[in-house]
Amino acid sequence: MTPAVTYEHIKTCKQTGARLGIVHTPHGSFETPAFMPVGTQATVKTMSPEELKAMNAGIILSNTYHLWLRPGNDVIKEAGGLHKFMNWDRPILTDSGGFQVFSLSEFRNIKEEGVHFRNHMNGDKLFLSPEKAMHIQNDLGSDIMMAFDECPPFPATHEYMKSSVERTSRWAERCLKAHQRPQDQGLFGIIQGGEFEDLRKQSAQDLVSLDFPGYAIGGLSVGEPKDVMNRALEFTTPLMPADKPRYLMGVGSPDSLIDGAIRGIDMFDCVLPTRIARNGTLMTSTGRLNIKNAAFKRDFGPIDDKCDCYTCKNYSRAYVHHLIRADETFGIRLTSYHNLQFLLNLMGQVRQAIREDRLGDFREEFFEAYGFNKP
Ligand SMILES: CNc1nc2cc3c(=O)[nH]c(N)nc3c(CC[C@H]3O[C@@H](OC)[C@H](OC)[C@@H]3OC)c2[nH]1
Ligand SMILES: [Zn+2]
Repeated sequence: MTPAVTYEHIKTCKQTGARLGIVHTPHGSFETPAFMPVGTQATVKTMSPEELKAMNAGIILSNTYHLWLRPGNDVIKEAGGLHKFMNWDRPILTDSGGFQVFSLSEFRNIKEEGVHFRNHMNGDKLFLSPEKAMHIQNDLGSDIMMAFDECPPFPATHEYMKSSVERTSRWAERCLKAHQRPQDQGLFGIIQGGEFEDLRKQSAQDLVSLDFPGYAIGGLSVGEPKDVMNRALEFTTPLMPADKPRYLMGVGSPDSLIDGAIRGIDMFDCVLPTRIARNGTLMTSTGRLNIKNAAFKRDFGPIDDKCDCYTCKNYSRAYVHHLIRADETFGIRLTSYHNLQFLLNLMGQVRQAIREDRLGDFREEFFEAYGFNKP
């Protein structure tokens, strides 16, 4: 039986380890390397599905933990699933909720059967397990589901990380057993192990032997230095099957996207673009700027003269400056639109650089212009 989610390798960049590919899912295909906008509560904040399509978003994310608590996976199932509920007919990936349990809630207690914790909104006692996380994602009907895992904090001792990796591998097997609809929904295993090469290897071997249709690298972008992340990628991606998608969870700054692609990553997600947009911080081809800055009060040029997005084509820095200062909702729509388009455009440039076998050169040009090379 053909798995619900498959990877088509197009080519590998001759100058770096980056690869160009296509991920095929029941709701369509998307090119990789891909940035995936995050829509935690069944919406990419302030953006409509039509606007997301206009900016060429191939796939979006939503979150098991949040949708389980509100409005409830039963409500979304009754609505006909998440695609119908949020009027998005392209691919959707849902996280398993493992991360949110560890990052959002107090009083969590990790046991073999699952995690006991409190609802971060009202303090109610809750329990999430591999079986429960699979049941919720089956109700949501996402095209790509994530296994229920523990994302340990950084730093963690080797001893703690080893026991966590072994439990996450046992949980991964339970997720596979609990999967109701493998022909309709792909399930990705999440490789853990932190900064420890031996544990990353153990986690990868455990999960690859379970033959998931795709794999994520978890446990990163949790406060570790960039060089720790890059080193972990260098010894983890070679352990992952070349014929399946590789997803680096929670990574989205422009430099990390480029450096992750160079190390063989195909899929990225991050709340950064919409989160920083809400306080007026914008990513541009010459680095970040905060539009609230007084310098922009009378600046009637576009946010970024190299950007072709709706915001840059129709509005000035002065206008967006005014809206954000006046706390006008349209202002964060314009800043969110631009930041999402910026990262989606960046991944388009990365894919083109791979086609031309020059992603290393592109990295230098982008880093120089954006100011990443500044000491
Ligand atoms: C920011 N750094 C970061 N490192 C992460 C590591 C892990 C991990 O090891 N395991 C799991 N299961 N999830 C992780 C996640 C959460 C991503 C989700 O969290 C939500 O964004 C915050 C979003 O939900 C729509 C996204 O969906 C995939 C991470 N995020
Ligand atoms: Zn723009």
